[in-house]
Amino acid sequence: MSHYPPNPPVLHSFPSSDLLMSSLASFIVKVQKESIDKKGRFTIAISGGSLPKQLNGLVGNPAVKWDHWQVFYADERVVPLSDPDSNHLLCTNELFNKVPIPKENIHTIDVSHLNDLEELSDAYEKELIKEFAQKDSARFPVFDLILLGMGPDGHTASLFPGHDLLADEDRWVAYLDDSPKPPPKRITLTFPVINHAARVVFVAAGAGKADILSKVLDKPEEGLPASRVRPVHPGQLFWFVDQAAAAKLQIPSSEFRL
Ligand SMILES: O=C1O[C@H](COP(=O)(O)O)[C@@H](O)[C@H](O)[C@H]1O
Repeated sequence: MSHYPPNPPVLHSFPSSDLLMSSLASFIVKVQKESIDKKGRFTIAISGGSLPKQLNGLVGNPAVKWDHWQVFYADERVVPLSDPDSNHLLCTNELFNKVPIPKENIHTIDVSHLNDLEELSDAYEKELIKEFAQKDSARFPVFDLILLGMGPDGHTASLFPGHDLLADEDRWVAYLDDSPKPPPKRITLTFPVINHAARVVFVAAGAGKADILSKVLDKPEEGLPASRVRPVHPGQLFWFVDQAAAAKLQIPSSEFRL
């Protein structure tokens, strides 16, 4: 356990969602390069919802070394991978179908083999152990980067306000069958995993995120799930937001520069 307090979040606000998208792509490429130079691979967890669309700046980008990426999901809805609710399907349509990433580098949560929630989350934990435990021997996996979205209620991944899973301190992967946002059955990375990442990036765009963003950042004491993302030292939390989402914020922001 780290003895240092978490670093304060770094907020990057952009005048337009296009600038947000291109700066996010530059940031990801920079982190990818550092990770590959250091360890020969880049481990990333991606969310569903509005996030995959924001990754468009990676498409056709020659600096992205797709064969070095190991992609996991921050959360997944327990539906077939071909179901419109599947986060994997969304990421595939928005990104993976458009880039040369090897299929075996995308670690799906596939309900066609198992549909018992506990078995499914155990199987995903084993998939993470294969990638991380033998290589990094850490108590929790240390992702190079976790990309998160935030729902209008302040949930992130499939960690919802007031849910028992917010208190989970041991597991790497958890499941729920009572998600307030459909579909009800979901698998999610837990807070300890999210908070052990080297970097976590939240992306929030559009006026629809303005109220909840100001609650999450200006009133962290309310303990909304998105406010509980505070990577342990030396991990760093970043927010990439557009002006519309940032409209009601009190804390200062800076524009991202490489
Ligand atoms: O249900 C989910 O919602 C969150 C937030 O989605 P957004 O559309 O409001 O950005 C998403 O990050 C998560 O992966 C997804 O399963």
